[in-house]
Amino acid sequence: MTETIFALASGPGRAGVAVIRLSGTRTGEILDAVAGMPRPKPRLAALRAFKNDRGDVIDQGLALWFEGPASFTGEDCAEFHVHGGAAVIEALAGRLTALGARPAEAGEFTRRAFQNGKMDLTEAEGLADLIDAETEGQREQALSQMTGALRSLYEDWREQLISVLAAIEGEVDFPDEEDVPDTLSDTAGPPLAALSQALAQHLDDGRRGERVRDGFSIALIGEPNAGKSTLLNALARRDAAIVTDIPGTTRDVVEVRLVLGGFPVIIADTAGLREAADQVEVEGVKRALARAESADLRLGVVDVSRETFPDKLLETLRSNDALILNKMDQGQTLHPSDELGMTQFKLCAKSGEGLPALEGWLERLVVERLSRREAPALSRARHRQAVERALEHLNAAQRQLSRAPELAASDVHLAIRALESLTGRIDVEDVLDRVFSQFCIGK
Ligand SMILES: Nc1nc2c(ncn2[C@@H]2O[C@H](COP(=O)(O)OP(=O)(O)OP(=O)(O)O)[C@@H](O)[C@H]2O)c(=O)[nH]1
Ligand SMILES: [K+]
Ligand SMILES: [Mg+2]
Repeated sequence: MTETIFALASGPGRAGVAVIRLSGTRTGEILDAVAGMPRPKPRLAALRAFKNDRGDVIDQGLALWFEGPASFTGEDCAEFHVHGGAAVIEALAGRLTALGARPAEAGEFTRRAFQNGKMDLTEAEGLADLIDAETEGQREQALSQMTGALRSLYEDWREQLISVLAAIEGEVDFPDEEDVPDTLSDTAGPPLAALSQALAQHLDDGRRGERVRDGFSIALIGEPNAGKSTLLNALARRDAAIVTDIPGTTRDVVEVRLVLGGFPVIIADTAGLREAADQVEVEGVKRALARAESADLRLGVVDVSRETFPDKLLETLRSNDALILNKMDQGQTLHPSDELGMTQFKLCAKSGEGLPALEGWLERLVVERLSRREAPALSRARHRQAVERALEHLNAAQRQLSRAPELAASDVHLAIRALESLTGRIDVEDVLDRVFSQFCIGK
C-alpha cells in the first residue's frame, strides 16, 4: 500500500499540452473516477472527458494507464494529457486531491522507481542530470549514466570483490595446515591489485565527469588595468563586468557562463593582483588568488606597454596555462617569450583583434580535456568520495593479506560497502534525501 501521488510532469506555465502524472496504490480507481470506464488498455492512449465530482467536464484529453510493475515507478501509474492552461491544471489537481491523491515532493516518482529496483542511484542521478543538461556534452554524459554506464562499472567491481572476499574467508575458515598467507597472496593478491589499479585510474581523470556536469573553470588574473574585465566582456559578448581606466575597478569575482565545444565553461574575472592598500583590496586579491588556485585553467593578462612580466603573475600561473599580451594597439615593449614555456596570445581586448585565435585555442583545450572516453567518468563529488574510500580499504587489504587474512577480509568487506553506498544498494537515508531533493517536482 503506497500513498498515491500526483504532479505536473510538464513544465509550469501556459502550454499546448500539460501532463499530469499519478503513481501509487489507488491510481486505478482515481483514473476510473476522473476518466470514466472502461479503463484504457495499458500503455495505450485513450481520448476521454475528465470530469469533476458533479460530473461536469473539466477538459477533454488523453488518459494513459500503466499497470505496475511495468511502469516508470514500478507502481500503478497513470497520465492525464490535458490542455496546458492554469485553470485546467488547477481543476484537475483539485479533483485528484479530493479523490485522495496528494501532490508529490521533488524527485518522489524517481525515488519510488529507485526503491522498486527500476534503477540504481547512479542511474537516478543520471536522470536528474539529463533533465538539467544544458549542453551537448552534459546531455551525452547524463544519458550514458542514466542508462547504466556507472552502475555496470561499479557492480562489476563489487562482484569481483565478492569473489575475492570468498577466497579470503575460505582460507580464514578452513586454513590449509601449510602456508596460508602464501596461498592467499597467490589467489587474492592479483585480483586485489588489479582492482585497486582500476579504481585509481577511475579517480585519476582530471575530474573530467565533474567538469562536464558542473563546468570547466577558467580564471582571468593579472595586475590592475591589464584589461581582464574587458577580456571577460569580449568573451561573453556582453557587459558582464565594469570596465574603467581606474586601477582596482574589479573587486569581487565576476562569473560568466559560456558553452565551448558543447561543454559548460565558467569564466571568472578577478581583482587585479597588487600590494593592497585597504581592507577591501586585500579581500579582493585574496579571492582572486583563491579562484586562480581552484580554477582548471588560468589566463594571465598583461599590458604589453609594461617593461617586464609581473612576478606575482608568473608565480601564480602553471605550465599548461596561457599568457595574454593585451593592448597590442598601444606601444608594445613586452614581447612573447619562449623562456616562459607557456602558450601566449597577442590581443587587443578592446577591439577584439586576436580574440578568435584565443577562443579557438580555449575551445580545443576544453574539448580535449572533457571529451568522452571509453570508460565512463564519475560525475559527482559523492562518487569520488565513495571510490576513494573503497580504494583506501583495498590498499589496506593488500597490505594485510599476507599478515592477517581476517583483517584483509574486513577491509575488502568495507570496500564492498563503499561501492554499495555508491549504487544505493545499501540505503543511506541522508544520501537518498540529498540526491532526490535535487530533482524537480514531477520527476
Ligand atoms: N587601448 C586599449 N585599452 C584597453 C584594452 N583592453 C582594456 N583596455 C582599457 O584598459 C582599462 C582597464 O581595463 P579593465 O578591463 O577595467 O582592466 P582590469 O584588468 O579589469 O582592471 P581592474 O579590474 O582594475 O584590475 C580600460 O580603460 C580599458 O578600456 C586594449 O586592448 N587596448
Ligand atoms: K580597471
Ligand atoms: Mg576588472
